Amino acid sequence: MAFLAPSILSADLLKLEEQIAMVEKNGADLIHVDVMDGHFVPNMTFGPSMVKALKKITRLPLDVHLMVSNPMQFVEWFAAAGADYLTIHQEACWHLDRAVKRIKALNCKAGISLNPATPVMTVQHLLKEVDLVLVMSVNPGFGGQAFIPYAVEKIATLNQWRSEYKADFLIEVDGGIDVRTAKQALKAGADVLVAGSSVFNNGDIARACRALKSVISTSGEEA
Ligand SMILES: O=C(CO)[C@@H](O)[C@H](O)COP(=O)(O)O
Ligand SMILES: [Co+2]
Repeated sequence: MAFLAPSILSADLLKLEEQIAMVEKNGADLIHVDVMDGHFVPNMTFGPSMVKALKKITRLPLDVHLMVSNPMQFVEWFAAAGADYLTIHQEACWHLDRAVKRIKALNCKAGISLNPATPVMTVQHLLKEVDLVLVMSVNPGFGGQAFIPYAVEKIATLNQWRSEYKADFLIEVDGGIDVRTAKQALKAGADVLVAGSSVFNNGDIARACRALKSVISTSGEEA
């Protein structure tokens, strides 16, 4: 059964504790934290202090998505702050193999994220090493963008390679996920759905979470 990871990028930061409690109560499995540095992506968001604060208000694992130019400069800080999953971008890291080993040595689950135009073969040799591969289905930097359809093909390829290589990483999809696109991603083999605006910006957070969880459970029955 797949997991739901609401992204707090689209939450109301003045009501963060309340909104996290709401998603937690309505089926969220992870909390997705988008870290942006204004260099790798044209936006700025949260740092380790946010992760540390979140750790105090939720029992859910924190899924930290590092959209920063020099991720290895920061992994220690995010691990110490309480990140459970630490995902770095393939495009931002020259020594991916070393980076994955370092993140695991910090007792975090290691993830690699791929921008929409980055081919999945760039992480092929690390599939037995990583805990998660994040397929970006929008260009990173902002919430509320439209799902890029060719991400589905990338998910399907990763799903196929996972069986062929007997690997056991999670496939996460991030960007433009709503009830319609969630179905496509799940059918292709996604295990973690990140959803920001469709959860926090549609007026009823509880209902939005339950709708996505229902798509997840239905797709589990069909599989
Ligand atoms: O990493 C990112 C954006 O770069 C995401 O995690 C967004 O938060 C997804 O937002 P929606 O597309 O679901 O609104
Ligand atoms: Co993200």
